[in-house]
Amino acid sequence: MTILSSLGYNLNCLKTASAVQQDGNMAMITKLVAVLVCAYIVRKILFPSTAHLPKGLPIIGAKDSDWFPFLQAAWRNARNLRRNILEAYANHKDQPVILPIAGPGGQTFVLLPASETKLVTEQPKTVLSLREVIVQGLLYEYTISDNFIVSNPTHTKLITTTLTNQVANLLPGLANETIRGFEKQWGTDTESFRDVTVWGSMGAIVSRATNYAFVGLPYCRDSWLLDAGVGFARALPLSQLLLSFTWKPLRPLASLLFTLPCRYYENRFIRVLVPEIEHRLRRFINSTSSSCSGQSSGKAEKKNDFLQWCIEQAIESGDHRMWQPRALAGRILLMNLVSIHTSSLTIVNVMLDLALSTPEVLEELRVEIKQAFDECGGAMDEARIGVVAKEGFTTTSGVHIPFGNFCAVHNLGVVHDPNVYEDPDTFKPFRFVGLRHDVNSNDANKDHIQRARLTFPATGCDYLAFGNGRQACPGRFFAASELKLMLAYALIYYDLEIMDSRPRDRWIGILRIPSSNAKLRVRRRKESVQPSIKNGKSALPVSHS
Ligand code: HEM
Repeated sequence: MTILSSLGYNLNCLKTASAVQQDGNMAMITKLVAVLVCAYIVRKILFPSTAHLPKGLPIIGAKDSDWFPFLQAAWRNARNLRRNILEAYANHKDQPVILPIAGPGGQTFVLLPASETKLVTEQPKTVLSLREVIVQGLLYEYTISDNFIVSNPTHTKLITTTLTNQVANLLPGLANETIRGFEKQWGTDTESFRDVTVWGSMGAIVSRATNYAFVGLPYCRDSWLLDAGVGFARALPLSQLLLSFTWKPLRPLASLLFTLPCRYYENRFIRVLVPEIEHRLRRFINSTSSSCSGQSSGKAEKKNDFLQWCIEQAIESGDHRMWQPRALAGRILLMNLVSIHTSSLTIVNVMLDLALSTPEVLEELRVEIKQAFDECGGAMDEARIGVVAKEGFTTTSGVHIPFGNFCAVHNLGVVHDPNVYEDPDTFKPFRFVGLRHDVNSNDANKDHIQRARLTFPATGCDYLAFGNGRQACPGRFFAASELKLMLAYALIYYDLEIMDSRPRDRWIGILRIPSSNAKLRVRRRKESVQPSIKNGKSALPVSHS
């Protein structure tokens, strides 16, 4: 018994000893992995690989006395990007420079002088790819769960082929959602002013109106779905940042943890839409089979929104992966990702600028909106970037930029250049109106084209809000209509209290973001005509220019 006990005891001891040893080994391995990961991060930060960069170009933000020029420049540029980019524009007029930036969306860019913009924006995707910037920059491989939709971005084509053509048909519904959105966010009290958060309220209205075009009613009013779309767009840059600091071979494993918030919002978004997609797929198949057999397909009205076009495109493709409900819902989520933040950012800036202008400016805009309303009979119908391809890319000045580099051209410098825009640092709400009036060459056709080049969705080397050339933003015509609609409604139906100063914008990596706490003081106008919505049509004025 004693022997057995002692044997047992010894065995226990042995077990315990081996457990202790195993724990010790595990702790050692964990420590080793932690040290390796830290060493990798430190090495990546201190000694970023510059082998693939063109040699001999100035590094923006670096100083002669720097020990780690890339690291120190990236840090300085992250803190003072605006100033450093403007300096680069002024001091390196004809020379490419290297621009390292730390932080979200930060990369090392080869920043080309403005004289190269035309050449850059004329390049096909096979030479300079904007898509690769998005896919690699946002680490879609990990942050988007369905890589089939990433490698087959057929939804982007639908924006140019269908969404742009359908804008006029979508406008009444967009107006309806805009009106309801404003009433919910800015209220209907005509007596007193109230504070509204610009980001929060504009983001909610943009998201609701945009999703009217993407998924229709009632989903564009489903706050669970809309918040998931916005939440996903916010979670993605954080996941990307954490993963970009992770050693590549460890990324598949690390992504399981770092992309959890993305997965949460993605699943939430997809779960809401999947039943609707299944329903539409069934209806589509039934209607096709009954039209083949000569029977009537019933009275169900066919939806006219982005989801419906995606479904039809998927079935026409004959590829079963295209019409998987999760893939279709994933495409709509990607559309939310590219459209909501860009549009919200634009209208937030416009509102803040207007609130800093004068009551006369607001009144002049109201007159213009009302004129447009009368004309249509009272009814309403920084830098741009690319990734260099295998053969590399050679600038006009002869600098060869090898494969894989991130290439950018000046935007901020151009719009603040007095040789390009008169009095560039003053907010002039009618700047482009004036430029359009000045066009007069006695050739009506030429003038018409020239004036069209000065409208909001136009693109050009001196106006890169939507990029330029072959890879310019395909959603810009839709965005222009949607945002003008919002602006017109806000001005006609609300008073804006003029502000003394604008809250400081924040720079996050390459993004300049208006303060999330910025507030406007708004009050519903008494004298404004109440919006009349009959059969989904609104009496809100909108011009198509
Ligand atoms: C005011 C709002 C918007 C702004 C300022 C904006 C701006 C841009 C810019 C600058 C680019 C990159 C182009 C380049 O660098 O050459 C881009 C790409 C893109 N935009 Fe927009 N955008 C806006 C709204 C939208 C909307 C509403 C949609 C969808 C309906 C959209 C869809 C896209 C897509 C799909 C791409 C990527 C194109 C590609 O992969 O080749 N955008 N946008």
